[in-house]
Formats: sequence, structure tokens, C-alpha cells
Amino acid sequence: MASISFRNVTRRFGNTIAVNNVSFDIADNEFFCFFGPPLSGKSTILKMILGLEMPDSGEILIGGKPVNALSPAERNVAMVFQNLALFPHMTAEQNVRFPLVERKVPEDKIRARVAAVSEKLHIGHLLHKPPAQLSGGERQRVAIARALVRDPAAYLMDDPISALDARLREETRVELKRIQRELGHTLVYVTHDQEEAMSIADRMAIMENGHIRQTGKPSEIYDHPESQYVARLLGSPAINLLALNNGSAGAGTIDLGGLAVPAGASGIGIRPEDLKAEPWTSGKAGTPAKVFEVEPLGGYTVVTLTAGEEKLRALMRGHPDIRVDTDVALSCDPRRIHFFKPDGLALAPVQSGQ
Ligand SMILES: Nc1ncnc2c1ncn2[C@@H]1O[C@H](COP(=O)(O)OP(=O)(O)OP(=O)(O)O)[C@@H](O)[C@H]1O
Repeated sequence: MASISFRNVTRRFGNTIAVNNVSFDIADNEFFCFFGPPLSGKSTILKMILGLEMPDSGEILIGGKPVNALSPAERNVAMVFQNLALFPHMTAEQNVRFPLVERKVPEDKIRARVAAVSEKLHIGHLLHKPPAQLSGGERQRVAIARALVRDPAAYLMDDPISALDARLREETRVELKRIQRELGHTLVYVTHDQEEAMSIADRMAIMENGHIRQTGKPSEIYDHPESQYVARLLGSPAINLLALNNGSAGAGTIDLGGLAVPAGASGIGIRPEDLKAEPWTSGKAGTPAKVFEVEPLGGYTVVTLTAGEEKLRALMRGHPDIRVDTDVALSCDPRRIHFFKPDGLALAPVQSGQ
């Protein structure tokens, strides 16, 4: 397996800058995810790693060696194009063998490789069965074995499970994460699903318009977004973003409880799970708001609130005793508030020294 690095890589298509001066380092054996909206440049990055697209400028390194001049075959990187669905007319074993048979790998090598992958993925006892006789989870393990049966320097996957239904998608991403960790493959993964990216990646890069806006562990990026753009892309329901009206006197409609606002801040962000809404009682601290709608989701409830001109969302555990059109008091742990400048970049909170 190998590390993968870009150094100031740019790729243009006519007037479109698909990838704009991008640099990153993916470590050996890392599960790395590119996440961003459609047309942000994710697939073009994968194609340049693979050697199907050439950069206009910049350098690409695999295993520390420059590969700009190497053909796809010489780079030994495998793209998993197809989604992780099995061929129904083949047994599990025929499915797993397929990528090697297609590449005319000698039979003894195929046998050895299928045996090795089957042992690692614990599917040896399933190999004689057709997909129809496998459970959903078993089918996904076999499909992943087929995707991983080659032994390249790194695997690339472009939205491989988006075609599956929601339940199977959840199962498959857990399997994939576990298997990647067990096998220790470098895996570069593209998705436009924020939950998938957050749950699956060791580290991720957030893309916008050909730029990487932030790179890091999903939890670090979620807790410390460097811009409003990144803050908004991660989390469901989305972060509440509010304009600051008059500096430290108050944040629009949210009482900041005397929190010092950093100089230059023009807006704040509060994650729905950090916003507390409690039944209003006179004399209670907090910003008055009205309950607009309540959405029970089973384990959680999303409460939409109106405070002045603003609509805010709070994510609460279980089934809170909150009714539509009643008055509530809003509060938030001030340490969980994000501050942003007019250009959308984040500001560090003022250190109180306490
Ligand atoms: N072969 C091409 N010819 C012309 N323009 C291209 C080509 N490939 C990509 N682009 C353009 O480059 C930009 C980035 O596209 P890319 O496919 O890399 O984005 P993406 O983030 O993978 O999108 P999606 O999630 O929709 O696959 C887009 O504006 C796209 O139209």
C-alpha cells in the first residue's frame, strides 16, 4: 500500500477550473474521503490519481514517487467504478474472481488471491452459494471482496454505494470501514453524502469549486469548521447561522449570556444539538422563542423555533415535552458557539483565561 500526495495540482477544462491549486497528503493505509457538492472536482482528483486525467500543473506522488509521467497501469492504483452489487447468475466465488479473470491473471494466482481475500473477509464458507442464498450483510462482504481482490498500491472508490437503499448503505459502509482497517489498504473515497463521509473516513477533505476548503478528521472539522461553508455542509439538521447585530451587546436574537464576541465577528453558528429550548417561565434566563414545528424522529426530536425574524432548529434527545406554538427559552453553552467574519471564515473565540 502507498501514500498519495498532490502538490499544487491544477486541472482545467476550457474555462472551468475543475481542480484549483490543490495540495494534500493521504497517508499509507488511510481511509481518506473527498466530500463536496456536485461538480466540486472530486471525480477529477480521483481520475488524476489514477492517471486518466493529467494535471495542467503541479505534481502527483504515489508512495513518495512522482507519477505524472506514468501510465495508469504503471501507477498500480485500482478504481472501483461499479457499485457494490453482485452478479446474480454467478456464485460468490465467481463474483470475487471476476476482476482477475477479466484481467487474464493466471489461474494459480487467482486461486491464491481469492483464498487470501476470502479468509480475511471471513467468506470462505459462502463461496459456493449464489447471491440469492446470502443475507444482505453477507452479500455486501462478498461484493467488497470482489472490489478488493486485486492487490494494488491504493483503491479509489467514486460514490460506490449510492445506488443501494438506505439500510443496505448503512450496513455496507460499516463493513467497508471494518474491512479497510483489517486489510490496511489505502482507500480514497468520494461521496456527496455528508453522513457517509463523516462516518467512514479517517480523514476527509471538503471541496468547493475545485478548492479544498478544509482537511482533517471528521470530528475535528465538525467541531472546528474553518468557514461557514464547511460548517453548513456537515451536520443534519444543518448548523443555525445568525447575523450578529451589535457586537458584544447581543447576537441578533440569541442572548449570548455576556460572552465576549471576538473583534470582527459578523455572524455566529450554533449546532442544533447545542441549542437548548425549555418551557418559558418568567424570570428564567434565555432568549424567548416560539415553537414552530416538532418532528419526532424516534430517538431524537427536531424542534423548529422562531425567535424574532430568525428560524432556528434544535435537536433534542427522546421525546421532549414541547408543544407547537408554545413559548420557550433558548440557551446555549457559550463555548459551543462558532464565530464568523463577513468573508465567511471562522474566528477563534476570545480566550477568557478561565
Ligand atoms: N471531461 C471533462 N470535460 C469538461 N469538463 C469537465 C470534464 N470533467 C469534469 N469537468 C468539469 O469539471 C468540474 C468538476 O467536475 P467533477 O466531475 O470533478 O466534480 P465532482 O465533484 O466529482 O462532481 P459529481 O459529484 O457530480 O461527480 C465540473 O465543472 C465539470 O463540469
